[in-house]
Amino acid sequence: MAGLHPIEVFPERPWSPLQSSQLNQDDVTKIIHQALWLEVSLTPKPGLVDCLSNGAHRDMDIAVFLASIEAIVPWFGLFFQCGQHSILASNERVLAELRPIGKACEQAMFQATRGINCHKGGIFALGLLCCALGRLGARQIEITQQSICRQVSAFCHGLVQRELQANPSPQTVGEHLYQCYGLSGARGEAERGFDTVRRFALPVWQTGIKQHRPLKEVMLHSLLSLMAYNQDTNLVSRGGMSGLRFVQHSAQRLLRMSWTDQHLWELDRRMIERNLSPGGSADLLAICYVLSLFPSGCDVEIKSVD
Ligand SMILES: CC(C)(COP(=O)(O)OP(=O)(O)OC[C@H]1O[C@@H](n2cnc3c(N)ncnc32)[C@H](O[C@H]2O[C@H](COP(=O)(O)OP(=O)(O)OP(=O)(O)O)[C@@H](O)[C@H]2O)[C@@H]1O)[C@@H](O)C(=O)NCCC(=O)NCCS
Ligand SMILES: Nc1ncnc2[nH]cnc12
Repeated sequence: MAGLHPIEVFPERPWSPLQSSQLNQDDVTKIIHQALWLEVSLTPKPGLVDCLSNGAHRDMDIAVFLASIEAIVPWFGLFFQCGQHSILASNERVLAELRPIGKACEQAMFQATRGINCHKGGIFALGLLCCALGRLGARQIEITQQSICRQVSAFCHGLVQRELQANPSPQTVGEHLYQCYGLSGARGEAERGFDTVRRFALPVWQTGIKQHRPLKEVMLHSLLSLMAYNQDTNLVSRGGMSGLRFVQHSAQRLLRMSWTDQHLWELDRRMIERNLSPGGSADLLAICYVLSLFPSGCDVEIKSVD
């Protein structure tokens, strides 16, 4: 897209939403728009699409991603609304109601991108998160990182067993990779309440913000932390387990040093050579951004109506 340049100056302080009791549909779509826009604009991201590189992708660039973002963002208000109206429904019932909305959102993405998959995983993860925001607010439970993640985990309770372990005929990449390697991908991450984000990315993020580091640096460090430990099925589908290990070890090595953009460009080059793109970690970076806008909170027991 003409005139797009690396975002050198990110907002110094992330945009903070209203108090949870006032969070509305517009707030949610603004937050998701900002999360997706910051993620794709962050530059340089090894193997991924950004302002200056298409990463390991022949079929998409930042223009396609921005078209995808514009097409899918309105749907997150519907995910939020689904949560708001779910106050008496069981967690499993809520997931069943979310899926068709998610599939319709995927179709809106494919229509806007002429069939290119930019955000399938992001629609799933962020859709669950927005639904959790709606349900917690409607139930007047304080919205914190902990309560959001526990609610997402409650929505997805048993999902890996139902859709991966007990699946006699795998159809998708993720379903096949579970059969081959036991990797639960996006489903497992959601069922564990985004534990990779909570254990590896959020602590790094919060330390960086406390130290008043630039948001771009905070996001890149958090992305490296995700790449270092996330069991990203994109990497396995593109480069097998050796591809996943290459990226994890490379990111772990960078985390042990004072990395610079040059180190990231070099890793970008080596990942492109190997056709490796950590799309799952890119999605979790957007999740990390949204969670960072809320207080961490104590461990809140989600009272389910199940
Ligand atoms: C629940 C589904 C989304 C599961 O889909 P699937 O069965 O395919 O399972 P996964 O492989 O586990 O995940 C699909 C996408 O999720 C991202 N992902 C991968 N690993 C992880 C992880 N460990 N943690 C979190 N997220 C993960 C990843 O998505 C991103 O990468 C895609 C772009 O990369 P690319 O390599 O280009 O991908 P392709 O186009 O497929 O490859 P090429 O053809 O280019 O080579 C993009 O999707 C990013 O988002 C995985 O790809 C699904 O079954 C489902 O239910 N969908 C409906 C949505 C829904 O229900 N939403 C409502 C809320 S419930
Ligand atoms: N920036 C990005 N590049 C490639 N795949 C992605 N999936 C989510 N964000 C992505």
